[in-house]
Amino acid sequence: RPMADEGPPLPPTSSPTNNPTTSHPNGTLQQFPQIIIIGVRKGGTRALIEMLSLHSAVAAAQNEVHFFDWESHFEKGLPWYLSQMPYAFPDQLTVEKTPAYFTSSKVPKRIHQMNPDIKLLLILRDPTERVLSDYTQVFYNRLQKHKRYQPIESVLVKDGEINLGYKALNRSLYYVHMQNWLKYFPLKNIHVVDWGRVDQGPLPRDEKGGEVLKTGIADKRFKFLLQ
Ligand SMILES: Nc1ncnc2c1ncn2[C@@H]1O[C@H](COP(=O)(O)OS(=O)(=O)O)[C@@H](OP(=O)(O)O)[C@H]1O
Repeated sequence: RPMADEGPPLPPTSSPTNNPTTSHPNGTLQQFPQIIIIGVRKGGTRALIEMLSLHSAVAAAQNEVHFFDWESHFEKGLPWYLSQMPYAFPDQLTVEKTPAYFTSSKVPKRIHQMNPDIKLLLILRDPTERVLSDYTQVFYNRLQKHKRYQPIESVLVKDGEINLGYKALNRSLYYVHMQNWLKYFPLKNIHVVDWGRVDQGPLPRDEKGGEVLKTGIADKRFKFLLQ
């Protein structure tokens, strides 16, 4: 595994292991995620986590937690992160998704400090389509709030060059962001999902007609989660 350099310590916390601390009378407890969907924004991450949560072995966090990328959350420490996790049975896998993690340069090191063996799911989409989807979301948000917006042509190009400073475009530079992750995690811990395949229609079915993801994580795209 590539060695991570020493960095500032994590904020005050309990032991950064997978030891659950909060239990519920029905036998469920909150545990740190064994799987994080790290991106990409507009890559179909909501569909992916919803699909995974259909499986009885998976407990998914409802909201994007933004623990590793937002300082105001990170400063609260791992106990706060744990408190954001869903109640799960001990044999369930906990998963959270925060697509902004993929493009935030400080995140890989922080996740590695918490758990160097964690499994990361990254759903990628055609980078050009992703930029358009990203722009469209921001466009409609601004429109609803009666804020000014810029036409896409004016943000994509600056001084006759592709504008790499435009955030939505920068997020599609997968190669650049991937370099940060590979400093801390081996490729075998980063499972890349192809957006085109998630979007290919109904989920595969087993011989009894049940959705494969409901009857077992038999779909080879997700087998790695159980290894
Ligand atoms: N089942 C399925 N498979 C693949 N893609 C799907 C699926 N369902 C939704 N979508 C499309 O995913 C886009 C939203 O992506 P995210 O959920 O990652 O968005 S976000 O970053 O959390 O805002 C968004 O893309 P655009 O419509 O192009 O904006 C959704 O339409």
